[in-house]
Amino acid sequence: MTALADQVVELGASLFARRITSGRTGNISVRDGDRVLLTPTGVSLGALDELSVLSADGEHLSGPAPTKEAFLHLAMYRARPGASAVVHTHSTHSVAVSCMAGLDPGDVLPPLTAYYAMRVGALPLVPYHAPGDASLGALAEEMAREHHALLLANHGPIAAGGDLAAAADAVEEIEETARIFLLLRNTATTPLTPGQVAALRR
Ligand SMILES: O=C(O)[C@@H](O)C(=O)COP(=O)(O)O
Ligand SMILES: [Zn+2]
Repeated sequence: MTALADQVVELGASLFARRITSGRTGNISVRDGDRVLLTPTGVSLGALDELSVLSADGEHLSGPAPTKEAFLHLAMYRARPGASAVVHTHSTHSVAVSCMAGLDPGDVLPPLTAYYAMRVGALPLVPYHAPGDASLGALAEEMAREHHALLLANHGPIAAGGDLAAAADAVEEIEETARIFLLLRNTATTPLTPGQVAALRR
């Protein structure tokens, strides 16, 4: 395996060991020149050995069958030419939030901390589609043009980043903030103000 593939295997093992995704949920991809390496479908992120290789337009070049969300990863790359990696997980608190009624679909979590505002920013909710439903591709691509991280309704987060660590950081930060948000549900909170958020982006 290449060094890049080794990094995917290492990241999968780390996410799985820390229960950021469990069972056979979640998927990871990384750009490798004009190809994309993806985790195979139906394989635990904690037990990766071989990766699937697709062309940028989705042709299966080698390896096992790719994740059923390959179309979603490719949509994120089309929308964000600067992105080199995409991570999707079923992190518990993020999934819980993705199932809640009454969310602001344009931004489901308040900016409770500076780190969240810097790593994630606005997190829009993508309307429910069954896993692997390729009809979500066009909408996800449109939403990803404005946002590097999305929350799939009744499903989980997906984030693109400049490298594997950045994409994973975004998903992990969504999970931590979702957890804090749920811990504080019956408590009055003071999220950062729009001015405080804007100052972090300068
Ligand atoms: O929720 C699903 O089924 C997929 O989004 C997923 O997380 C795991 O599917 P594969 O990547 O096809 O194993
Ligand atoms: Zn999933």
